[in-house]
Amino acid sequence: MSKVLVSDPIDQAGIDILSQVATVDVKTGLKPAELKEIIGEYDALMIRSGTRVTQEIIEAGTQLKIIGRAGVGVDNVDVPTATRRGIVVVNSPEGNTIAAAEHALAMMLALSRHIPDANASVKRGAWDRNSFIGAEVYKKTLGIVGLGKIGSHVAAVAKAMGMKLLAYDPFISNERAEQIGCQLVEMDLLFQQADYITLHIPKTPETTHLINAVTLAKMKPTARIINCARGGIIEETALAAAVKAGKIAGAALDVFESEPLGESDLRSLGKEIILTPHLGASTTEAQVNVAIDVAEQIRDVLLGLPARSAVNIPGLGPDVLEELKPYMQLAETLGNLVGQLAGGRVELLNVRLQGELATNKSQPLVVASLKGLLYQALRERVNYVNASIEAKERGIRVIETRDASARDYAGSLHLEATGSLGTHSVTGALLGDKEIHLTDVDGFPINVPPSKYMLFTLHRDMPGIIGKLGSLLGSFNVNIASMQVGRKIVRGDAVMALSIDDPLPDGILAEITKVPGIRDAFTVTL
Ligand SMILES: NC(=O)c1ccc[n+]([C@@H]2O[C@H](COP(=O)([O-])OP(=O)(O)OC[C@H]3O[C@@H](n4cnc5c(N)ncnc54)[C@H](O)[C@@H]3O)[C@@H](O)[C@H]2O)c1
Ligand SMILES: O=C(O)CC[C@@H](O)C(=O)O
Repeated sequence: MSKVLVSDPIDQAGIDILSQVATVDVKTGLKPAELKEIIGEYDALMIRSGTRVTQEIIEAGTQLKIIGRAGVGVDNVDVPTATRRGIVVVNSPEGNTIAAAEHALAMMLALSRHIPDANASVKRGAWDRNSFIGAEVYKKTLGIVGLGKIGSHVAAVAKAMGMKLLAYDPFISNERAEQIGCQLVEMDLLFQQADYITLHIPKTPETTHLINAVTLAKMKPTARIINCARGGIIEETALAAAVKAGKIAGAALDVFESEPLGESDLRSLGKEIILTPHLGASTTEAQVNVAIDVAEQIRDVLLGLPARSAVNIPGLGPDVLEELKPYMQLAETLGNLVGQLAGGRVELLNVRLQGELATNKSQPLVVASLKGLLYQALRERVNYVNASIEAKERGIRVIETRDASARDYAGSLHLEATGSLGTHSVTGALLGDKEIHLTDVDGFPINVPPSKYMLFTLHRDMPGIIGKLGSLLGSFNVNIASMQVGRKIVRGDAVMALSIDDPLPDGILAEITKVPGIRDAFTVTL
């Protein structure tokens, strides 16, 4: 019989499901060394946010087939290592949505009415009504950063409370926002106008320290911030300083840069700050939902069936997967690239499978293209299983065409993304030893392997332009690894693709577009 280790507190409903197919050991509060010592005996590991499943733990788990995260965020699991070792990682993307949304709303009201401090004062024996004059949320403006599952539910409830709703989410269409009753605005405007700001975004390199001294300075002195998303989106020392100096009115935090929260300036502040110990998902209902959702998936995988919310392994047979693997990588890379060129809110993705890719077996390449397209929005939470659903929920239409007549390459993939900022296209193929090459950008033929950091320009093909761009990049200490120009006619329009060694420092794109002849410039990270 299989063996499952449950290393965080999980609802009994989940344990009952696991017990149908496995021997279940519940051992919570293990130290990393203790977990490492015993993990080798187990076929499955079920966790919440309390267990860190590091590379060391995964490598010691020589029998592991699946890691189940009873919750949404898999940031406490080393997913790439698990994937490399063929271990399925599953989560419960929706089981605690309502719980987290209600916690954010509860925090907003508690902050407005000073409930925690008023409660503590009465319990101390006081009857002080003057110190706890609150503010109403009715007719106030709520700025929602991240209009996904949790943000949308917060919006629905806040609307019913009579709040005006602004939202910032570069990956959601205006139509979707309107359906939810929100006005999509740029982030700065949201910061300037909101009375309450609530964060419902993943922690990514773009969102880390999104709330910092600079963004805090844009807010009203009466603004209050709620973070029930992820620690680290707010720079805590800057927040504590802003609240202390009266630059904003307060904040309610459920998540922290380091958990459990250690020494922190936040602890010394008064009723303007409310702190809870990562309780967003801690309702009986959510814990039953996530425990059942994840336990069922562990049971299925141990029985040899596919998992419905795998974050790393698509539900395809291993032989098909092996054959398609390099093309899936091509599709993901192109999807990620065209998404960044299109600049956020994509409404239509045209996928053209050409040459030997124009077969029915290639359907997963469309999914892989969407996974790449949504990567900037969802990071590791978009996977082969949920990419199509996530795209549909964001109002992205997909048109798929197959063209068996081989063009310049035996098989190539062409993606064209249309969004609020215009249309961009990329084509790619596998060359030589199945190496990915970009063969076309915006209709201009090129032939370059993609690199981690790239810069593309749309410019007029004229003497001196390459030199000017090279000098400009040099003056910002940007090292060019390779460069290629694609043009259709001499001295007409052209595209330049540059691989650079490091990310482009802030502010350079604007300088690049000032170079005479350069019409547009885009930087991407792949
Ligand atoms: N406190 C808790 O216990 C708890 C419980 C559940 C979820 N969470 C966290 O809440 C957050 C939201 O979860 P969800 O289920 O709603 O996720 P979701 O994927 O449904 O929504 C996230 C939204 O953020 C948007 N987004 C991505 N990058 C952005 C950016 N740079 N700027 C603005 N928007 C951006 C995406 O387009 C998406 O619409 C996650 O961080 C999740 O881990 C916390
Ligand atoms: O397990 C928890 O309680 C936290 C869950 C939450 O942060 C999540 O990402 O689902």
